[in-house]
Amino acid sequence: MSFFPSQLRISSSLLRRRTAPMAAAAAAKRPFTSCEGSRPTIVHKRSLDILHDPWFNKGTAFSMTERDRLDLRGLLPPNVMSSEQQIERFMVDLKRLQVNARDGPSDTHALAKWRILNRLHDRNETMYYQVLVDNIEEYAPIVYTPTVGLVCQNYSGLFRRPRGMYFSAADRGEMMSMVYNWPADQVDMIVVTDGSRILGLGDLGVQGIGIAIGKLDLYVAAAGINPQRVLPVMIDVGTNNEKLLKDSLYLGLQEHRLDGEEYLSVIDEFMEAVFTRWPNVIVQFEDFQSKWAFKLLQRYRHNYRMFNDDVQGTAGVAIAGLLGAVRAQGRPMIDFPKQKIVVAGAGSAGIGVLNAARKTMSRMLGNNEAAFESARSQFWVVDAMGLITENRMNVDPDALPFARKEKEIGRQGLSEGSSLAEVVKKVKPDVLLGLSAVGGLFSKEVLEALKDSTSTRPAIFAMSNPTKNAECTPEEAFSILGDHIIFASGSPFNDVVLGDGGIGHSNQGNNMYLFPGIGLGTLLSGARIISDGMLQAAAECLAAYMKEEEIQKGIIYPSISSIRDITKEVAAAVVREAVAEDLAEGYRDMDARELQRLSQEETVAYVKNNMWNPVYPTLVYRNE
Ligand SMILES: NC(=O)c1ccc[n+]([C@@H]2O[C@H](COP(=O)([O-])OP(=O)(O)OC[C@H]3O[C@@H](n4cnc5c(N)ncnc54)[C@H](O)[C@@H]3O)[C@@H](O)[C@H]2O)c1
Ligand SMILES: O=C(O)C[C@H](O)C(=O)O
Ligand SMILES: [Mg+2]
Repeated sequence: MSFFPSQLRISSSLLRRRTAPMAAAAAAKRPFTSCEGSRPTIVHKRSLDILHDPWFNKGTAFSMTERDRLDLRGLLPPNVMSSEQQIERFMVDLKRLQVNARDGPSDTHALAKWRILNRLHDRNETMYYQVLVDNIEEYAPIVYTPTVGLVCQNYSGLFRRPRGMYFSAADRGEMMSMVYNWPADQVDMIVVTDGSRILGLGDLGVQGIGIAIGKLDLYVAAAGINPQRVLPVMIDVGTNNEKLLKDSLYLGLQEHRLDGEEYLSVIDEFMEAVFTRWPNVIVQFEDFQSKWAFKLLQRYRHNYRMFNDDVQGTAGVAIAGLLGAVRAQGRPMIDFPKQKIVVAGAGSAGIGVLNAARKTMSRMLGNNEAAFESARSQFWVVDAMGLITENRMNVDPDALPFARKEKEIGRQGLSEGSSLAEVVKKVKPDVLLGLSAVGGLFSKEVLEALKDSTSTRPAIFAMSNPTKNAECTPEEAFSILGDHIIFASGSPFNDVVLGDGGIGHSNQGNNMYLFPGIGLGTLLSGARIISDGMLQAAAECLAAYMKEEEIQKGIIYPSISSIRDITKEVAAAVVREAVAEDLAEGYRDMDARELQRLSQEETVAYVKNNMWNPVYPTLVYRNE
């Protein structure tokens, strides 16, 4: 058996050439460096094949000329590192990981588990996704929220095999060509981030690619998107994270973030490049800071198949949970417009939820201007500067529709900038919902104030991620407010054992319940855009999924272990809405007319039959 496995066999002449510089360097007693000046090594690979070949891969040490010669542009973070810097970074991260690996928010071995799973992912994708699908409840918190946040913070020492593409400000004018460096001729799903607001961890720059990878893991595990047809993307337009700007080992552009038209021109070029190469791709925008999240959504959603998960996915999950909370009070969902809702956080997620909740109430009240106006008065919005009212100077235009009128709140003893605790005390809300990224915001004072809620079963949605950013824990909520509440959080918490031995259910109110089904349903319907109706259909499907006895126990979201089933149902609901709105153009051999003829059951079967499963295909070699 040759020392070189057959696919790696290096010809004897090539081997001589590869070792010649080493021999010469040894003779000259200087360290061997494979630099540009020495005789090149001829390789018969390029692009990902060479990155995934441990014999030839140099990772971030590939020079820009090599990256252009070997079709590597965009497959690596933009900074070129020397081999010495690579070793230094590895050792720094190795030491850091030995400390941080014990930093797991609720699992001290979280990072170690992530690394073992990541190695499997790099070695054998089918096995990796079989492990994920079979153990999704146990490992979603590792490959996704909350551990993926820790991964992004420790990114540079963790990812061994580059996964995804990097489009940076330095690539302007090149994107239309470099997009062909990605080896897949078909890409169904792209998750793209610019790293500007990763979970509640803020600006993590190029390290934010970890969130795109984690989201796509769920697209494969929950929605059955073929792993060979997903693409994580990082748009590196710099970072405002001063620590990263000063870190000599940082892999991204060490410049402050682009802004204004320059920033938009980079995103525009990226969108044009990917949709030119893959006209049927769906692009999910993830963890863009709020100042751009809404603008980019409005800029692209009418011309491209795209959506913003933080704005629209979260809104759908929150609506489903809010409707569940109404049912848990023993009331019909049609009572939703009577709920008094206090929201802490008016960013991309908070405003997304508010807009969706107001529209849902308005539809229930008659779906006219008067109904829409009436629904507005059910919300009180608190941000970092307190209660938002019409007296706020320079109010964020996206929050303006929810600015309370002075005369309305004067009677309640509230005013511009009133604190969250004051608002809760005076409003006595049915629902307290947090999307603030501020851990512990629902303090003892705030939760005590909620005891005077006029609801028979107040609901607390501590939706911020990761775990340490949750506005409160279920233990705090149940211990202060008693057993008869509804609790949901963005990251997973264990259920709480109550005083009487009963169980206080800790629901996970996370957009993971919807984004996989939204993507899958859009793909299988062939809809050219993702409409509000399709998103509403997804939310209503999730809300209807819960059985009455579960709701009365305080369970308002499905078990994560049934995520594949709920995704199938959500996708079918999205397909049927796309057909109803005449947006569906069909998928592969299922054309729009046939889609229209499918019954509800047949649509679910159609979706199920198009979900990829992690089973080994039979391989046949062809030398083409
Ligand atoms: N559960 C989910 O599925 C889900 C989905 C999306 C976002 N999130 C989480 O929501 C959080 C916010 O995301 P975003 O994109 O809206 O962030 P953002 O930074 O754009 O918005 C944060 C908002 O919270 C407000 N805020 C800050 N401090 C506050 C305080 N002390 N009191 C009240 N409000 C305060 C800010 O003024 C801002 O309006 C993050 O932690 C994110 O991980 C969760
Ligand atoms: O990533 C998540 O877990 C949910 C959401 O997209 C977030 O930004 O927090
Ligand atoms: Mg997000």
